[in-house]
This record gives sequence, C-alpha cells and structure tokens, in this order.
Amino acid sequence: MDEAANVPALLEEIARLRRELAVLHGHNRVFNSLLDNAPLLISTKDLEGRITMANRHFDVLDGYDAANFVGRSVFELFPPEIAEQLWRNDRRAALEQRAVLEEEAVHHRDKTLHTYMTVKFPLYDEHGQVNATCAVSTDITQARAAEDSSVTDELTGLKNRRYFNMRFNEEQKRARRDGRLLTLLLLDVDRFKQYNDHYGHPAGDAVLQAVAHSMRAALHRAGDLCFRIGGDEFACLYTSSGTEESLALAAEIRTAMAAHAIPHRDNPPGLLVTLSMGAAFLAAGAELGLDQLYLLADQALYRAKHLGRDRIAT
Ligand SMILES: Nc1nc2c(ncn2[C@@H]2O[C@H](COP(=O)(O)OP(=O)(O)OP(=O)(O)O)[C@@H](O)[C@H]2O)c(=O)[nH]1
Repeated sequence: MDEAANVPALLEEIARLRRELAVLHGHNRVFNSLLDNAPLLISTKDLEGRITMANRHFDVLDGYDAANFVGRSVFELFPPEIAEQLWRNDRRAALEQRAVLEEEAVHHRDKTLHTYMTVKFPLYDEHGQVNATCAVSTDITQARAAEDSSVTDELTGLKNRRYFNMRFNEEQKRARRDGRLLTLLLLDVDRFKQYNDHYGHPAGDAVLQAVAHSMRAALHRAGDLCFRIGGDEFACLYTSSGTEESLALAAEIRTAMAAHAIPHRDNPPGLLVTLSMGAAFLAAGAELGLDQLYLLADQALYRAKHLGRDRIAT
C-alpha cells in the first residue's frame, strides 16, 4: 500500500473526527449548563445504590458535601428511612425497566422537609442492559402548600367546603367498594349568633375551634373526614358498619363538646355551648348524589334544631 497516497485521506479523517469532537464538546457544554442551572435534583446511581453523578442543585440538601457525595451509597448519605424510600424507587425503575413517578421527602439545609416529585428511569449500557438509574426531582413543596391552603379553613384547620365537594364522589366510591355505610353528618352551633353578641367575636372563634377539636377527637380513624363548610356549620363524612355505629360516633362528638363546658348564657337549659346535628346515610348500593344526601342531612339538622337543639336527628 502506498502510505504517502493515504496521507490526504488520513488528514481528511482527522479533520472529520475533529469536527465530530467539536460537536460532542458543544453537546457536553449544553448538557453541563443544564445540569448546573436546572432547579432540579438530577443524579445517577449504579445498581448498588451508589451515586455516580449529582448536579449542582444538590447543594440545597441538608448535609450535602460536593466532595463527598459521588461514590457513596444513599444509605451512607441519608437517614435510614429516607435512604430506604430513595433506593426502593431506584430499584423499581431498574427492575421494571420503566420510568417510575414517586413523591419523595428530603431535608433542606434549613432543616425543613421538602416534598419532591421524582421521576426515576433506567439507563442502559451499549448491550442494552440496565446498568444505572437516573433520578430527576422537582420541589413541589410550595405548590403543595398552596394547594392545601386553598382547601383548608384557616381558623380551625379543618378542610373547607371546596374540599368537601371535591372529596364526596371519591368517598362514595370507596364506601361502595368496601360495602360500608357512608354517613354525612351536618353540625351547627346552637344560638351562635347570641353567643357572639354576648361574648364577642374572638370568643366565638374559640368556640368554632373547640367544635373542630371535638370532631377530630371523635372521628380520628383513617378515612374519617371533618370539614368546616360555613360560618358555624360543620360536616363530617365517614363510613361505618351501620347506622348504630354512625350515631355512636356522632354522640362522641357531642360528648367531646360537652367536655369543653363552654358557658353560653343564652342557651338553655344547660347554659353551655351545644351542637345540633343531622345525619343522613348512604347504603353501599344506593344511588344518591351529594345534593340529595346533603338535603336529607340538612332536613335532619332542621329537625334537631326544632326539637329543642343539643341533639342528633336523622
Ligand atoms: N365568631 C365567629 N362567628 C361567625 C363566624 N362565621 C359566622 N359567624 C356567626 O355565626 C352566626 C350564625 O348564626 P345563625 O346560623 O344565624 O344561627 P344561630 O345563632 O347559630 O342559631 P341556631 O342555628 O338556630 O341555633 C352568625 O352570627 C355569624 O355572624 C366566624 O368565623 N367567627
């Protein structure tokens, strides 16, 4: 072979490789700027859970030390319960070979717990075998707080009417699936206008907080929901095995309220703050919408008021 004749071809090949390398360097610069500037946690791990790459944003995390992060396992870097949660999702992404979307919670440098929405997906080697996972996490703490505050009543901390309307269908489906009786309980403070008039608005606010406290004290099982749906109107949505159990839970709210023993000069005969309640029930098979169930509970509450208040009517 004439080596001299090959020189131009070699030079051309070198020039081509240089151009390709320049393009790759360009891509690398873009990739690195993305990693450095994205307000996201971006990392890769090997299949043993060791971090192989972490972007600059990891600096927000409590205890993060750039010099000591890459090469170490999540179990060395995070408290056990957080590490376990992080690693579980990586393992799922690798085993199931698909993107896994999960919420994860980690502490920031200021010791606050932040909620992240994380997508984890597998990375492959040149033979198509999974050899690592990549995680991209977005901080959703603020969005979640805004979402929560839009459905939370500030005075009592209970969920508001908006959330009540949002949740009803879900609760109805759940009760039906579990073959349970769904109870809607409406509650109203007796002669609250007179209470406010005599004791003042701030004292009235404290009464509303005591009502919320009593509701929470009686309805504390997972799935029990308590709402403040208006000024002095409250609602509970909960399931039970039957009307007897439902009414027993309502009676517990009344007992808890009585335990607060808040004087109410204009509320005879006991002269304490009391509640009237109306209960309506939705059997697992019944087809009744929120409006109809609400009307039934409201009519029951009206009866409770007219039968002399401080009672539960159905
Ligand atoms: N302190 C306080 N009062 C409130 C608030 N929201 C509404 N109220 C008052 O709640 C009272 C509601 O009274 P009503 O529903 O008319 O009736 P009531 O006096 O409770 O009488 P009955 O329901 O018939 O026993 C009104 O005086 C409102 O001003 C609040 O956030 N704080």
